Amino acid sequence: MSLSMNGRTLMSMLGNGVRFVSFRSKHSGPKVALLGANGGIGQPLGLLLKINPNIGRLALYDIVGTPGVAADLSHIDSPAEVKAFTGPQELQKALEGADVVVIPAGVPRKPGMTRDDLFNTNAGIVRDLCEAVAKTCPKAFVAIITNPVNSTVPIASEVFKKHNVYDPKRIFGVTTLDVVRAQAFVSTMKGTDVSKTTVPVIGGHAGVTIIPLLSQVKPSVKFSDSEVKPLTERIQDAGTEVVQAKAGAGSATLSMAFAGERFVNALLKGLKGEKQVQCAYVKSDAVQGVEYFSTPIELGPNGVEKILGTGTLNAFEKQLVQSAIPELKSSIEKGVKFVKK
Ligand SMILES: NC(=O)c1ccc[n+]([C@@H]2O[C@H](COP(=O)([O-])OP(=O)(O)OC[C@H]3O[C@@H](n4cnc5c(N)ncnc54)[C@H](O)[C@@H]3O)[C@@H](O)[C@H]2O)c1
Ligand SMILES: O=C(O)C[C@H](O)C(=O)O
Repeated sequence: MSLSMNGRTLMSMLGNGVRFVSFRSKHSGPKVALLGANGGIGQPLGLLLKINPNIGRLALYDIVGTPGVAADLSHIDSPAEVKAFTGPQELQKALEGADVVVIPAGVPRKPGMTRDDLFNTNAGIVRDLCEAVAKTCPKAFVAIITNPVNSTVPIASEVFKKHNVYDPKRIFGVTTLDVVRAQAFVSTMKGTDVSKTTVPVIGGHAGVTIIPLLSQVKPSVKFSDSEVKPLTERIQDAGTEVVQAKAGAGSATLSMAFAGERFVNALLKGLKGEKQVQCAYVKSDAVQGVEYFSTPIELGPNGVEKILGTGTLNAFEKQLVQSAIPELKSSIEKGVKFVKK
């Protein structure tokens, strides 16, 4: 007699003995749950995750439209098994056994709005989704894309605290798009090989809280004083540049999907024990006066293995950090209050 246990282990009873036999399931590999999978980011991110060979199962969750997206993606001849889950009654199933949960659910900006203007709608969405994550897969890495990231990460953390399953090493605000943009802009400006150009971006993910460290670009390049300020401001305002160009049709989706997949892939490699370095907005003591801050971090099997810190800042960058602190502080407090209220 044999029984199937969670699809991966076969229990066979031979005479009086019980034997457990493991086998490699057709869809072996980590499970990623994508919450907001029908959206402007969700659809292209779902595509990139479907073709990522490090993923075994991909759960697509949204309040609407996931059967169509899943049917479409499931026709791609890559290994990941794709399943659709729609509406709160299917959220738990979407999350069961997830190793990584990626959250781009929520509304995007329109011209004239700040990311904080999204708080009233998106705070509740992130809170409710994280409640389900805390109950169903509390050990999963949670990568939050939904804006305002400076507040949604503290919101997620407070929800996990409430459920006594808080592990700050497993909750990430995705700021990879800032790094991707900084690398694109710097390499275009300086004619460097974009595939080898690295630019750390620290702080948070909104306006002045986005702090590119142009003094730490690798391979090293020199910027004149007249280049540093406008380039810094362009990186800080790059999201707004896209919002204005889209003229009411939303914010960055394709570049965000690219950046989101890069970050999720780093999480998955870390999970396997291949140490990775990425910038992300996490619980951090890198800078005095704020509880959450993005710096390069080392990722590994437990999530954040090491906070690598800001490195040596020049006077201009030190000033940028000081200017970011008040806004970061108030965004963090707003998120914490929202859950505690
Ligand atoms: N972190 C970043 O760098 C970054 C970059 C770009 C966009 N964003 C943010 O990502 C979010 C999504 O942007 P978008 O362009 O994909 O928006 P969108 O409106 O195109 O898609 C959002 C999706 O979320 C879904 N959704 C809404 N409520 C939900 C819920 N309770 N549960 C599950 N799904 C739900 C919607 O049905 C929709 O499919 C926005 O908040 C935007 O500001 C962040
Ligand atoms: O700018 C936005 O509102 C979306 C996102 O945060 C971005 O940086 O593109």
